Amino acid sequence: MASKHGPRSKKFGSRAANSPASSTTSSSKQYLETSIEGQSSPASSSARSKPQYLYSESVPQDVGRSKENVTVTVRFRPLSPREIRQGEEIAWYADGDTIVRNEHNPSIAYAYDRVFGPTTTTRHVYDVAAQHVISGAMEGVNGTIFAYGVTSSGKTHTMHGDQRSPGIIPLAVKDAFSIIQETPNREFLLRVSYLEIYNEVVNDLLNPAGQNLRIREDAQGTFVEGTKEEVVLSPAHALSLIAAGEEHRHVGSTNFNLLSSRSHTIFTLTIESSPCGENSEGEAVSLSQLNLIDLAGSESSKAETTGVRRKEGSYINKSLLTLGTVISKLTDARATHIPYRDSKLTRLLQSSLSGHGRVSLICNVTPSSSSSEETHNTLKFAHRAKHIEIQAAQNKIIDEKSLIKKYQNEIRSLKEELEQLKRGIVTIPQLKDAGEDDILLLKQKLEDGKFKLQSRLEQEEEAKAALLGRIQRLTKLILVSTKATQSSRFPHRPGLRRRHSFGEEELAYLPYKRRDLILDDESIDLFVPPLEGSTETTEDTLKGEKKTRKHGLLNWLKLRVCAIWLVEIFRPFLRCLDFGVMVLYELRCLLQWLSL
Ligand SMILES: Nc1ncnc2c1ncn2[C@@H]1O[C@H](COP(=O)(O)OP(=O)(O)OP(=O)(O)O)[C@@H](O)[C@H]1O
Repeated sequence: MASKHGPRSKKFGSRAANSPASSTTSSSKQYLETSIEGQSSPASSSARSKPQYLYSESVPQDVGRSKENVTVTVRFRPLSPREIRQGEEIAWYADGDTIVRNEHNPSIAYAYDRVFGPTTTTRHVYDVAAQHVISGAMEGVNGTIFAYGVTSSGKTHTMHGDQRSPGIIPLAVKDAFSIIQETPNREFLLRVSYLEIYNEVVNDLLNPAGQNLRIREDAQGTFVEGTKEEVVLSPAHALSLIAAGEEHRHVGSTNFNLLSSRSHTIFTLTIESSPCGENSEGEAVSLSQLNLIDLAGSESSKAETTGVRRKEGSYINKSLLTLGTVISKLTDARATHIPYRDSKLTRLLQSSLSGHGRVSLICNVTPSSSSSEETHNTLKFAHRAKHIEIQAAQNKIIDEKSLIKKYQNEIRSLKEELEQLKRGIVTIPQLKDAGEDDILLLKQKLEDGKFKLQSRLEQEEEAKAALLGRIQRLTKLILVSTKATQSSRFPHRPGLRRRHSFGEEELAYLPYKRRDLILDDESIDLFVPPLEGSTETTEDTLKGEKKTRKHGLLNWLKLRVCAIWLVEIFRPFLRCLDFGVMVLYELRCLLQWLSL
């Protein structure tokens, strides 16, 4: 529990904004890094040394073009039981809502769009760092969210989460369906795919046969050939596919994480939408892709891995290094070549990073002193990423890539063909100035033609019935709101919270408690924030958890054993008691007899 952490616990939450730098959150302020020992404030450090500007909150914007920067946030996880047991100190902490500061050298500070302290819930992270990307994707703007950080820093906790704290992926899926429900004037078609990049090989997590897939390129960008895509009908349906895909993901035990992700995963939600109603024919269809990426964690030399783990680690580090290089080059105006092709990861992220769509980078860090250097590297990476400029534009497509359009076109062309057939059968040409033989010949030809057309019509009718059956089945895949049509196209949607509430069926597809740090000890309590979305306190939650544990068979057996031990211990006393009662009874009988 938090109180167990003693004096350290005050640093677990975001610090109150009372330090010199924290009061300088105006948009024109710049933060700087100096590593001079003994300096107490950025102001003094800048006076004595040449400042190296790290991040300006007022990055000059190109006013004419609607350029947005990548949203960069930093999320701290709490110290793990192992870190607490080893007596590790806090090396980095959240100073207010936007600054990360070094405990030992307060002049080292970085500013981001938002910094989340260790007690921040994933739902809050979602609302700040992800919701705008999901709502953009539902309106036709491509979106990419990725969790970056060293091994065991909390990436999978952030992206996938568990039943206690659903991650960004389940929250996004849930939100997408809620947005459909709240947009009655459009119809949607959602498809999902789930890929992993393991040792520089792309595998399909929704199709175990889809191994070592090729990355191809077309006018729209890079894509993976032969990926299985599933049309999804509900949040539970999508979550069940993710859960099935997770079964195939490469995970393994490392020194730092019992269940460490050994691959990068890319969950893609493809969203098509078109206006509903009679006048919608010919209207453009919006097509967008939402990529939710859980990166494998980089490993330091401290990892001491061998064999398979070392090989995996070197692939992971190499691809993350390439990602870092690509990001550096993207932010360097002089760079002429961006090495996207140096890794599968950067190749797949090429269109997201090169300026199309919204991007949110969530950098996960641990506050612990033993990972101080790795955390610093993550912070520098995050800082560089902030300078990438992107241009988020709505995608209007492109018939052949749209399933909705394909179905609509199929119906239209079928109807036209049928009309033509009908006209061919009933129309008899007017013959003027023709001889009797000619008329007989033409009549014969017409009869033949009519017969042929008749049989063709029958075939067409059969084909049409089959096609209509297919269209009816496909129509069911098109998602529409059950609400009455609203006037505005994408109205403001109140009640954000409501979207996050998960039903029993949906929760069943999330892991109960995803993973535990290696060597976690039950006797040492990790600070656990209360169940997200509930009003319970931590103590209530822990009590509830203890109560749940009591229901286990093991606990029942333990109770039985205790009861038996107690009976055995007290048996001699019970015998004495029994003897005493007997003596008393005999005495009472004797007294009664004497009184008679
Ligand atoms: N914000 C948090 N609050 C509470 N516990 C957390 C938080 N973030 C991470 N953890 C816990 O820390 C451990 C490691 O987290 P996680 O597995 O998500 O790390 P990771 O970065 O995905 O690691 P890897 O790269 O090795 O897969 C888990 O036990 C997880 O439950």
